[in-house]
Amino acid sequence: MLKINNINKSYGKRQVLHNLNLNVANGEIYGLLGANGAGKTTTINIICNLLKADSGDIQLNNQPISEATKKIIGIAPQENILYKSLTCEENLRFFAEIYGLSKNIINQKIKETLLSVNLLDRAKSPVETLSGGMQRRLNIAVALVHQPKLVILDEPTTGLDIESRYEVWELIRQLKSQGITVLLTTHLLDEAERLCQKIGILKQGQILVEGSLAELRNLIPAQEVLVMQTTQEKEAIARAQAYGFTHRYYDKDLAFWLPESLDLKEIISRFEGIPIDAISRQPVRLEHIYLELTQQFAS
Ligand SMILES: Nc1ncnc2c1ncn2[C@@H]1O[C@H](COP(=O)(O)OP(=O)(O)OP(=O)(O)O)[C@@H](O)[C@H]1O
Repeated sequence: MLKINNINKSYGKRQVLHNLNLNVANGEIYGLLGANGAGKTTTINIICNLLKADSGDIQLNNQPISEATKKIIGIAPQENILYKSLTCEENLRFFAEIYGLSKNIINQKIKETLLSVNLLDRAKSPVETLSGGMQRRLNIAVALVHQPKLVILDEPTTGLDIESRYEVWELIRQLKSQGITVLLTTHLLDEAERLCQKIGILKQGQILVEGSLAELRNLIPAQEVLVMQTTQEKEAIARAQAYGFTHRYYDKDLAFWLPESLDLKEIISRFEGIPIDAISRQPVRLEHIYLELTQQFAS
C-alpha cells in the first residue's frame, strides 16, 4: 500500500530524515514509534504531500505521491483540528466539502461516519460540549468522512484517560476490520503492542528496525524477562552472569533475560544463598526491545 524508499529531508542545514525506508502492507495497522523529534511528523507530512522530501521515492497504491494520492489518505493530526463552536455534523460537513464530496451523498456519509465513531447521538452537539475522548474520536472522523484507503493517526491517544483510550483503540480495530490501512505514530509502547501488526522504530530520522512483534522479539536473546528485588543486587548479577543471563535495569528494576524458559523452582535454585524479596517473570515486551535498540545501556 505504502512504500517509502530512501527518503532524505533537511530543514535548512539540519538533516532530520536519513535514507528512511518504510513499508506498510494493505489492511494492516502499522505503528511508527519514536521519541520526540525522531521525525514522525515530518514523515507523515511527506506522505501527505504537505512537504517534499529532498530525495527518495514514495509510492502509494503503486503511484507516486501527488495531489491525486492525497484523496485516498485521511489524516488525524496530533492536535485536534475541530471548530469548537460548530456541531459534530457541521465540522464533518466542512471537511467533507473540502474533500469534494458530492452534495447528494454528503448527508449520508456524515451520518455513517458519526455512527462509525459512535457519535451519532451527538451530531447536533457543539464540539466544546464534548469530552476529550469524544473530541478525539471526532478528530478521527474528519479523517474518515471521504472514505480513504489509508488513515494516518498522529499520536491518536496522547492525553486521553484510559477509558477514552480504549474507545479509540476499538475504533482503530474497527477501521482494520473494514479493510482500511492504518499508519499510526505513538510513543506509547503498549498501544503499539496491542494494535499493530507491524512496527517500525524510528530514531533520529532512521528506521532502526521494522517487523512484526514476533520478528522484533527475535532481536534479543531472551525467552522471558525476570524482574528481581533483592538487597544483594551485585551478588545476584554475578550469579546470573555465571548462568549466561544478561542483566538490565528497567527504571530502578533489576531484570535478567532468561535465554530459555525455566520453571520457578529452577530459577530460585540458581540464586540460592541470595535473599530474594520478590521475583516476577514477564514475557519479552516491546518496551524491552525498544530500549535495547534506542538506548545505550550501562550494564
Ligand atoms: N519546520 C521545521 N523547521 C526546522 N526544524 C524542524 C521543523 N519541523 C521539525 N523540525 C525538526 O525536525 C526534527 C523532527 O521533527 P518531527 O516533528 O518530525 O519529529 P516527531 O518525531 O514528530 O516529534 P514529536 O513526537 O515531538 O512530534 C526535530 O528535531 C524538529 O525540531
